[in-house]
Amino acid sequence: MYLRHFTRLFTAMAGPRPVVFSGPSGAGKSTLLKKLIKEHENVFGFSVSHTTRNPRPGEENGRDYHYVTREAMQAAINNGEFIESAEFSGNLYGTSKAAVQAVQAKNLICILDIDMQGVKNIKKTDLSPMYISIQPPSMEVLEKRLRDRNTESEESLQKRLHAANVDMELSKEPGMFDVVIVNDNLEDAYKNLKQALLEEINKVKKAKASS
Ligand SMILES: Nc1ncnc2c1ncn2[C@@H]1O[C@H](COP(=O)(O)OP(=O)(O)OP(=O)(O)O)[C@@H](O)[C@H]1O
Ligand SMILES: Nc1nc2c(ncn2[C@@H]2O[C@H](COP(=O)(O)O)[C@@H](O)[C@H]2O)c(=O)[nH]1
Repeated sequence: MYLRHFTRLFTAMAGPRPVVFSGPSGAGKSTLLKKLIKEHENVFGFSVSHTTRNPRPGEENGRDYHYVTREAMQAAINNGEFIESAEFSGNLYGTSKAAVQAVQAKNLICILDIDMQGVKNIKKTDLSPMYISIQPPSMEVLEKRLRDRNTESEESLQKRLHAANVDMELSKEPGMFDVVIVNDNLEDAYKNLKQALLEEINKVKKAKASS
């Protein structure tokens, strides 16, 4: 009886089911997520990851990422503060337990934007999110988007394109993702994304309306 009570309590505290977004760098994850969160700010909350990469112009510490040194991040990982972490394009990235808890404490759908290694590692945890893959229409379009974004050195760009090839192959594995969205036309991709999340969005709105 105590165990059942505890399980219910924990489930209630955990809030709505989180959503994991993954897909090649440059596919358009951040673009789609920012639109989604802006339109539904009382429904979704972003899990702010840690990274050892430098902030890009316009990015803000604590909003886009927690920008940390490799030493500090490795120490926190060793201390068990992270749900998952990965080396990507020469930098460390990771989701802290605190980042997810901060969103869940507000009863919002927690959004994680993570690479494929992160997806595999989250699958080993009890987070049980919905998994959405955002894919580019082609490698050529992906490369153009990354180049036009003007955020990467040639070395970083090549690493990201290499990771994208691996990512696009792994995404085809049956069962890896619940939903795959090809981001060709932005408005169409956004419409498909909202459709995929409609049930979860309505659940949260209903719960908030009755509380
Ligand atoms: N449908 C689209 N059509 C044209 N350009 C797009 C589209 N979606 C996104 N972009 C542009 O492509 C670039 C990459 O998008 P974005 O930064 O959102 O990708 P990302 O998947 O979040 O990348 P990363 O994983 O590196 O953070 C941006 O400059 C963005 O404005
Ligand atoms: N495994 C994780 N991957 C993460 C996390 N936060 C971001 N990412 C992924 O890193 C790449 C590159 O991001 P960028 O901002 O430098 O372009 C991208 O694919 C993200 O999805 C994380 O906490 N864990």
